[in-house]
Amino acid sequence: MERDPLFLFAGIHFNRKKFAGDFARFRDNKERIDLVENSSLLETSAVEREEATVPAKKRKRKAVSASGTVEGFSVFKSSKSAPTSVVELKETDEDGHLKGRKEMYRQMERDAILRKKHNVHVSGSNVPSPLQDFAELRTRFKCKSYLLRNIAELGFKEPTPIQRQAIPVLLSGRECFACAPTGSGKTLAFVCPMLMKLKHASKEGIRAVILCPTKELAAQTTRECRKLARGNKFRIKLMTKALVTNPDLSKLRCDILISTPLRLRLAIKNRKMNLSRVEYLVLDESDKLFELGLVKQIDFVVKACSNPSIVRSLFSATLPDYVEELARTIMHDAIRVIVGIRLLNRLNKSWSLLGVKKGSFLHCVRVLLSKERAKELYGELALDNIRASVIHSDLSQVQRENAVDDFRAGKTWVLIATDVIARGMDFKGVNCVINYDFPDSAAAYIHRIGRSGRAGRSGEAITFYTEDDIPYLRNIANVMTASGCEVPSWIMALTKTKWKKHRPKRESISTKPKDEIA
Ligand SMILES: Nc1ncnc2c1ncn2[C@@H]1O[C@H](COP(=O)(O)OP(=O)(O)OP(=O)(O)O)[C@@H](O)[C@H]1O
Repeated sequence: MERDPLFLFAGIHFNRKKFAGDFARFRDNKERIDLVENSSLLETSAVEREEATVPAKKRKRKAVSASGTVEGFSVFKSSKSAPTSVVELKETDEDGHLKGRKEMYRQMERDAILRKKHNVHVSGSNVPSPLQDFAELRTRFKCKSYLLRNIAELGFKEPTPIQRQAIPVLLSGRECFACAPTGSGKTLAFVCPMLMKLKHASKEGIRAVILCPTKELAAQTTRECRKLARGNKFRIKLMTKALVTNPDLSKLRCDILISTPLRLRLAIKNRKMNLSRVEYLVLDESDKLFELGLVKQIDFVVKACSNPSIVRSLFSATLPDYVEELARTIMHDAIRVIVGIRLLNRLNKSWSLLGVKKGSFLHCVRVLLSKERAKELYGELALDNIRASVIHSDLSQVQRENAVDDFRAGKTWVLIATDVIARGMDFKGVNCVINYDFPDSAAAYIHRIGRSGRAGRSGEAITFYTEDDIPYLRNIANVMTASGCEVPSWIMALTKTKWKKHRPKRESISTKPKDEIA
C-alpha cells in the first residue's frame, strides 16, 4: 500500500504512476505550501499589498450562473480558492524575481506580527495587509480628506483590530465575514470602505445597502453613516415606515440605504424598488439575520441585489458555525476575519452571577427581559421614583425612539429592555448591564452584556439566576472563564445543558404582597 495517498475532492484517488510528471510538479508546489503554512508567523497566505491596490471593478467575480442570471443564495457558492499566493510565489520564483519574493515574505511576516499583536485571525486566499494606522487609508487607498477629517473629529486615533483588517479586505473588493467583540468598532469597519468605494454621490440609484435586525439599530447606523459622510453629498436614507408605504418609492434618490430586512423586502415587492445597482451589501448582526424567520427575507434581498460585482460582508460579535456555513453559500471567495476568540467578549468587564430567590424584587440599573416583565419592572421602578424608560415590542416606533433618545440624553438613568436592543445599540455612558432574567443562549448573553464597557471602556455585567436557571449556569460560566473571570468551582462542576427553549415561567415582578394584588 502506498504511504500518504493523495486524495482529490470527493475522495477521488490520484493515480501517482499515471500522473508521475504532474505529481512531481505538485510535490514541488506542496513544499512551498508547507513552507508558508508551517511558518509560525505567517498565519495567512497573502500577496497583500499588490492585491489591495487592484481596483475592485477590474476583478469582477463570476457571481453569475451559467444562464447569466443571478439567483441569490444558491448562486454564490463558496469557492475553495486555490492558494493563489503560493501560485504567485512560484511564478515569481520562475521569473527569477528573487528580490520581489524576499520583500513579499518580509511583508507577510510584518502582517503576521501586526495581526498577532491585535489578536486578529484571518483565513482565505490573498488576505490584504492590515492597516498600521488611519493615515494608510490615504497612502494606500487614496482616501479622501473629508473622511479622514471626520474620523479624526470623532476622536478615533487608531483603528481598532477589526477596522485594521476588515477595511483593507473590503477595499480590495473581497467579500468578508467578520467577527469581533461587542463595542469594538465594527460599524466604522464596514461604513468606511463603503464611503470610499462609492467615492461620491450619484444619480445612479441605490448603490449600498446595510441591513440591521432592528429598527433602532438601523436608525443608529444611519446616524453613524451620516457623521462619517459629513462634507460629502451622499444621500443616506433610513427605510422608515413612511418611506416603505410611499407610492413613489421606486424613484427614491439615494446612494446608501439602511433598513431592516422586512421593510426592504416590502419595498422591493410592493414598491418595485430596484437594487440591481447595489455594489456594497452589509449584513450587520448577521447571525441574528440568519435566524429562522429572517433568513427568507435576507435571501429575497440578496437575490434583488443582482449586480455581479457586488461586495457583500457579514458582521457580528457572535459567529456560530451554522451561520458561517450558510454564509459560505452566499459569499464568493470570502475572507474570514476574527478578532479575539470566537463567541467571546472582551476582558474589560467584570462579570458576576447572583443567585436570587424566585419572585424576589431587586432594584437594578438596567435589565433585559420578556416584554411583560419589562412592563412590570418599569412600573416598580416608577413607584420608587427611579428615572427609567422601558423599551419592548408592544410600544409604537415613536415610543421606542423616545425611550432610546431619553436614555442617550441622560433624561432617564435606567433603560429596561427586552432583547430588542440587546444587539448593536451603542450607549456610550452605560457601565452596567443587569440580566434580570437569565439569557436563553450564549450569544444572547454576549450581546446583552456588550452594551456596557464599549470601545475599550470598563463595564460591569451582573446576571441574576434562580433555581430554574442553575442547569444553564455552566454555559455562561464557560464564556466567563474563557475571558479570564473567576467562577465558583461548584458551577464549573455542573454538567452542561442544552439551552434550547430555556424560558422558565417567571413570577410577576411586584413589591406588593400577593394578597394585596388580589
Ligand atoms: N477607532 C476607534 N477608536 C475609538 N473609538 C471607536 C473607534 N471606532 C469606533 N469607536 C467607537 O466605539 C464604539 C462602539 O462601536 P460600534 O458600535 O461600531 O461597535 P460594534 O463592534 O458594532 O458593537 P456591537 O457588536 O455591540 O454592535 C462607538 O461608540 C464608536 O464611536
